[in-house]
Amino acid sequence: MAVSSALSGRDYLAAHGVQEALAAAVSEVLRTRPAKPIMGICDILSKCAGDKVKQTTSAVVPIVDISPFVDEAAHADEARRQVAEQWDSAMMHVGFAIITGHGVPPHTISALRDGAMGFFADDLASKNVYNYGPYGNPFGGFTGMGTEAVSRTRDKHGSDGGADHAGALPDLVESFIFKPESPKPKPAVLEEAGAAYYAALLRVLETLHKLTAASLGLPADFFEPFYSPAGHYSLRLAYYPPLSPEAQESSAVRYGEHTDYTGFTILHQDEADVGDLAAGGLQVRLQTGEWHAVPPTAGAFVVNIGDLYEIWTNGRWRSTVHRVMKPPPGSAAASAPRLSIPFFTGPRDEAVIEAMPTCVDEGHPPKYAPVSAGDHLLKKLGVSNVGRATTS
Ligand SMILES: O=C(O)CCC(=O)C(=O)O
Ligand SMILES: [Fe+2]
Repeated sequence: MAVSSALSGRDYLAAHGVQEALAAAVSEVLRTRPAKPIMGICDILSKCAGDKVKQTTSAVVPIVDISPFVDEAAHADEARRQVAEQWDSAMMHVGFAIITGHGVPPHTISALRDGAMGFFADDLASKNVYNYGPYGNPFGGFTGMGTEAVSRTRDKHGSDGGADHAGALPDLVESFIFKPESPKPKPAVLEEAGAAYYAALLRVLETLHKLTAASLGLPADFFEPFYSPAGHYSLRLAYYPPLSPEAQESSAVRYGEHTDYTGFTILHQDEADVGDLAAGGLQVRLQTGEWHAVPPTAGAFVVNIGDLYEIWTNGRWRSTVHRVMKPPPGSAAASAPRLSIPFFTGPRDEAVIEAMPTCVDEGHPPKYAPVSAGDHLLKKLGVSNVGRATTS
C-alpha cells in the first residue's frame, strides 16, 4: 500500500493485516496494567497535592535512561521492557521526562550552543538580516522579541480544561529556527553546528519512536508512514535576553503557558542553570494543578509530548502545559541570558492523526476527532503570532 497519501495508524495496521489481533492483545495488556506505575510517580504526585510533602523535582519529572534502545545489542530485552514501562508511565502521569543515555556527543551540543550565543549577541539589525517572515514560516530564520505570545494558543489540550490568555503580553524571547533544507542564507556561526545537531537529534527521535512503539504495544515501524519521507521538524534556538528593569516589572514571562503542538519536543536546557531550580524557569503544570520546575540536568535532554500525541494515545499520554518563568529579581540568572534548544518533531503535514488502535476499546472510545497534522500546527502558529514586524 502506498504511504504517500494521508494514512492513519489504523489504516496502516489494517494494511499489514494485524490490526484486530494486535488491538485485542494490547488493549488487554493496557487495561490490566497496574494503575500504579513502577516508579511510584502517582504516590509522589498525590503527596504533592495532599499534605504538601516536599519532593525532589527530579522524582516528579522522571529520568529515563534510553540506552537499551540506542544500543540494542548491548542490552537484553528485559532492559527494554523496563524502559518502555517507565516511558509509558512518565508520559501518562507527567507528559515530560529527562532522558540520558541518548548517545549525542557533548561537543555536538556545545558547538551549536556556542554558535547560537555568538549569533544572538549581535545587534538587532544584524540578526534581522535573517528574518524571513513570521515565527513558523517555512524558511525558518530569526524572529525578535514581540513576535510571539504563545499562551494565546491555549485550548482544550493539556487536560486542565484550557485557560483564556487572549490578551497575553508577548513573550520575552528571540528565536532562530534552523532548517537545514531552507534555501535562505543562514548565519555562518550556525551552519555546520546546526546541521550536525539536527542530524544527531533525528537519530534520537528514531530511538524515541522505537521506545514509544514498545511502550504502547505497537509494531516497531508504526511511526514510519507518519514521518516518511520526512516529518515536520523545527530546530529552535530560543534566546532569553538578560531582563531589563521594565521586563522584570511587567507581567510578561519568558515564554507563556502552552502545550506543544505536535509530536515529541526534545529540549536542551541551559546548563549554566544546573543546580538552581528557579534560574532556568522551565515549569510543568502537574495533574494536581501545581507548577513544578524541570531541573536543568547536565548531559540530558528534556522530552515532552505535544497535542498530536494526546490525540494519538486517546488521552492516555498528556500534552502537558508548561511555561518559562523569569528568574527572581536581583538574582544572577535575571541579569544573564538563557539559551534553550527545543527540537520540535511532528508528523508530516498531510498525516491524519487519530487514536491508535491500541488505545481504543469499548471502554475507551475515541475522545478526539481526527486532525490533519499540518492544519493543527498552522492553527496554533496563527494564534501565537502577534504580528509585530521585526524587520524595519
Ligand atoms: O525554553 C524552554 O525551556 C522551553 C521552551 C518551550 O516550551 C517551547 O519552545 O515550546
Ligand atoms: Fe513548549
